[in-house]
Amino acid sequence: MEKGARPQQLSKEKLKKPQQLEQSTLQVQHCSTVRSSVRSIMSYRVQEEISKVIGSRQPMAEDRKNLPYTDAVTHEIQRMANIAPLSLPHATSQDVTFQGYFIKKGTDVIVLLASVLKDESEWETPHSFNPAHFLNDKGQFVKRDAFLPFPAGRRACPGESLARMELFLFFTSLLQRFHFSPPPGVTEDDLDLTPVVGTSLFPPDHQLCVVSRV
Ligand code: HEM
Repeated sequence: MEKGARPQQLSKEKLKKPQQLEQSTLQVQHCSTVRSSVRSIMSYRVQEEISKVIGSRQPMAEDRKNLPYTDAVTHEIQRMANIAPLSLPHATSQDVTFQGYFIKKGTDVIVLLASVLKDESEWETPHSFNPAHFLNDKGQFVKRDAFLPFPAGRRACPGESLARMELFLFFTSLLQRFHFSPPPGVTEDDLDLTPVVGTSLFPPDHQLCVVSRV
């Protein structure tokens, strides 16, 4: 594109091609039947809670305390699918002995965050998705010490509050307006969501059905 040129804008006609509408209507009919797995039931519960507490207005940061199940699900998503598997590199400022290992002053140390997020001595079902990790028996949200996707201490992530609020607002806004399910003929177990490993973890390309609820 030439310097200063504006990106081409999609006209309303292009967005509403009859052919595209027909295809999406067809998808809706197929998609709306795929709603029986455990994860679908969890997303129903989130949607039920959002409908009860927020209704159709825009979700706000203050809503989080009134949506314990939704809050627990967003935490569990971050526990199971944390995007930052490692901390940034740090160096020991003095000689340290940690769990029987001697680490000399000035040694580079990188913390494996995934180890604490799936620690078998900390979580009831460390390797499976379970929002109950963050709920007490009254259904209230509970914090967990081993939930450390943003590490701790002096060099912890300073963006934590912003990131957590954004995750909450995006997640509630999306589930308020849409149903998500695998494409027709594919079950959730068929979807390969094994993370692609880079400096961050992200899901491989895959197809989803997204159906409007409104
Ligand atoms: C889901 C979102 C995020 C996750 C999982 C995350 C995670 C992390 C992790 C694991 C570290 C390394 C901490 C360490 O080495 O001890 C870090 C550092 C950092 N993060 Fe985030 N982060 C997120 C979002 C953000 C946002 C939104 C901002 C800024 C607006 C931000 C700014 C930073 C900065 C500046 C550091 C370096 C801190 C330092 O070295 O003192 N992060 N983050």
